[in-house]
Amino acid sequence: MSATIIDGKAFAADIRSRVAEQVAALKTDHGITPGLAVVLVGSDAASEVYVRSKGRMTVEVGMESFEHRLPEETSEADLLALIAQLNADPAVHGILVQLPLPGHMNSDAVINAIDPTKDVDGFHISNVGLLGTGQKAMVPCTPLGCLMMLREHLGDMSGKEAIVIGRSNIVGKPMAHLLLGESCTVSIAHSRTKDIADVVRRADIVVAAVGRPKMIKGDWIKPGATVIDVGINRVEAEGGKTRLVGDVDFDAAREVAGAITPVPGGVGPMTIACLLANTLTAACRANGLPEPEGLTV
Ligand SMILES: NC(=O)C1=CN([C@@H]2O[C@H](COP(=O)(O)OP(=O)(O)OC[C@H]3O[C@@H](n4cnc5c(N)ncnc54)[C@H](OP(=O)(O)O)[C@@H]3O)[C@@H](O)[C@H]2O)C=CC1
Ligand SMILES: Nc1nc(=O)c2c([nH]1)NC[C@@H]1CN(c3ccc(C(=O)N[C@@H](CCC(=O)O)C(=O)O)cc3)C=[N+]21
Ligand SMILES: [Mg+2]
Repeated sequence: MSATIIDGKAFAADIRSRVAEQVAALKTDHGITPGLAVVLVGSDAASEVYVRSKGRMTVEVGMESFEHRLPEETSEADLLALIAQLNADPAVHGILVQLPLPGHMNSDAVINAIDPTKDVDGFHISNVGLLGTGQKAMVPCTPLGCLMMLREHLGDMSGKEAIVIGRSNIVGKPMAHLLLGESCTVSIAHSRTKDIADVVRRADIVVAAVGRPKMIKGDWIKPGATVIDVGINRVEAEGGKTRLVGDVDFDAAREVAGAITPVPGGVGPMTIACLLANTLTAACRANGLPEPEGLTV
């Protein structure tokens, strides 16, 4: 039996159209246009692609997009000065500083300089603390998108065994918190995990966020499990071209899983849709308005 393919691209388009509707209502009813500032330091080719598509989709849903491209050699002090300016700008409701930052910067210091109410990535320590204690937070976009797909596909997840592979601050750890919030029994695997195949074989829910092409093999997947593939890996393809593959061996896993997200067209588009949803939420909160429904956890 072949798995259901979870169509992140279509789901994301649906979220963006709901965001667009509510943005239009904010404008007509309150004269507010949500604004998202994206800061890119240096010129990483992959980051350029994401920043361009974020900017395009921000405008498509009726929000204002502010892009700040700074040279690689920008000092941390200059970046902090830009963040202070964006924090103080009432037209900016969301701030995203594209990671990774150049090596000479202290990423923690930079992220923690963002006004937590404008931290649409949910990376500021106060948002991490709120999420970790089950309080209302700005939830990181990639884990939020994964959770939305899981809820849509599975409904109630309580008591299910979930494995998150990867423990980064931007994906693995917040994903594990969200799954705990759904009352899953959560394990987190990482590079020091012994016998990872064995741990994965017990799981009803597998979230792979490793950054290693096709590392998760088909015969590691429990029959019927739901597999969310966060990995974005660019690999060589025929004719000197490149293509994107996930962390899961998709062709093998789809023969065993109950449902699986593809790469591309799975988690990636959901991440951007959730970024726009978070920006709308931030704009509502900043103006003391009720939060949009169905777009937060
Ligand atoms: N679709 C989307 O929207 C997004 C996709 N991504 C993609 O998701 C992937 C993960 O991103 P990110 O979390 O930032 O990555 P990081 O590199 O920050 O973290 C990778 C994690 O995987 C673990 N790991 C590495 N090798 C192994 C291994 N052989 N076995 C088990 N665990 C291993 C690491 O363990 P340890 O901690 O021990 O080093 C680490 O915890 C990447 O492909 C990235 O491009 C990221 C963000 C958004
Ligand atoms: N502060 C910060 N926040 C982030 O959320 C953040 C970041 N830094 N740094 C980099 C990672 C990566 N990331 C992706 C977003 C969308 C796609 C995406 O839309 N992917 C498409 C394909 C895009 C393509 O073709 O290259 C897909 O999977 O279908 C991928 C990856 C966000 N990240
Ligand atoms: Mg990382």
